[in-house]
Amino acid sequence: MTATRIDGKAIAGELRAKIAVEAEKLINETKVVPGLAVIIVGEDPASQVYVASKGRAANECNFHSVQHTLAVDTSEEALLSLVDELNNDIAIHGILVQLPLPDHIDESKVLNLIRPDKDVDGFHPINVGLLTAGERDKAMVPCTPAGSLILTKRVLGDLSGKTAVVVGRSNIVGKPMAALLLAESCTVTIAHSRTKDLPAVVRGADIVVAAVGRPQMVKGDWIKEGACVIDVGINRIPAPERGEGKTRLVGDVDYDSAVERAGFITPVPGGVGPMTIALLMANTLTAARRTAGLDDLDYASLLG
Ligand SMILES: Nc1nc(=O)c2c([nH]1)NC[C@@H]1CN(c3ccc(C(=O)N[C@@H](CCC(=O)O)C(=O)O)cc3)C=[N+]21
Repeated sequence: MTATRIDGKAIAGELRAKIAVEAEKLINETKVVPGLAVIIVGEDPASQVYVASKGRAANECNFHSVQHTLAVDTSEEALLSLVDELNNDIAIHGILVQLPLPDHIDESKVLNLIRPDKDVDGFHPINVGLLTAGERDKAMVPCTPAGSLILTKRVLGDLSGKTAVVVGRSNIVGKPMAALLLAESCTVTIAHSRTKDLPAVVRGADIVVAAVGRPQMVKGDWIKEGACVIDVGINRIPAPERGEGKTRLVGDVDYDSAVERAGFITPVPGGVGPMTIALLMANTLTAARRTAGLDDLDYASLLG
């Protein structure tokens, strides 16, 4: 079988267009303009690329968008005081502190200071708690898992009773992804570096989410015929075939072999990555709507 490719880039584009319309309506009806603040510490080129695309998406969605670029030697105290200022800024509904932070800054101290209702990454312990306690509707849900779930439901529909294996146990992807799949009534396994016979575990899955950060680690012969494969990995590897010193992006899944077994598969690039950015816009709109006392939108059904 050859898998159907899930076009995350196109679906993310549709979603941003719907969000732009909804933002316009919100602005006209309530005068609330969704505001997103992105903080980046240091000048890592890869981070700069992501932050720039977040800013572009925010503009396209009719949001108010600000970026704070701080020097790499910025003190923890200065970063905390900027977060505090943004917490109290009524024009800002969403705050994102780009990770990773430099070693001299305590990441959890910074993330825990962000007001939970402005925490569009969904990393604050209050939001983690709401999601795992089954109160997803009150939480801010992390963008990459939320985007991955939309892609999965779009191709499979109802997920109830399906077996899902999440490879990777990070706080930003693996754990919240597992919580979302559980809330959809999947039978969920979280696999990780100590899992015994990982290929056998993955072979049992109707849904495979690969989020380990190891290029092309999940092989085609691990995939059950017809499974839905969601590749969260973004790895830059050398590509000498493109010329001296060139690189290319690959996922955590060995696409060429997996595409021969899966029913559906996300490519890298053009799969989960663009959905992450679209869901950041969705979370910012949600945060703004909540301040106006409005109900949350269902972004999956907004896509139709
Ligand atoms: N607080 C925080 N929140 C984040 O959400 C966050 C973060 N820190 N730190 C860095 C990672 C990485 N990340 C990506 C988002 C989109 C693409 C994306 O759109 N990728 C394109 C390709 C981009 C390229 O060519 O490099 C794609 O997959 O098609 C990639 C990576 C968000 N992150």
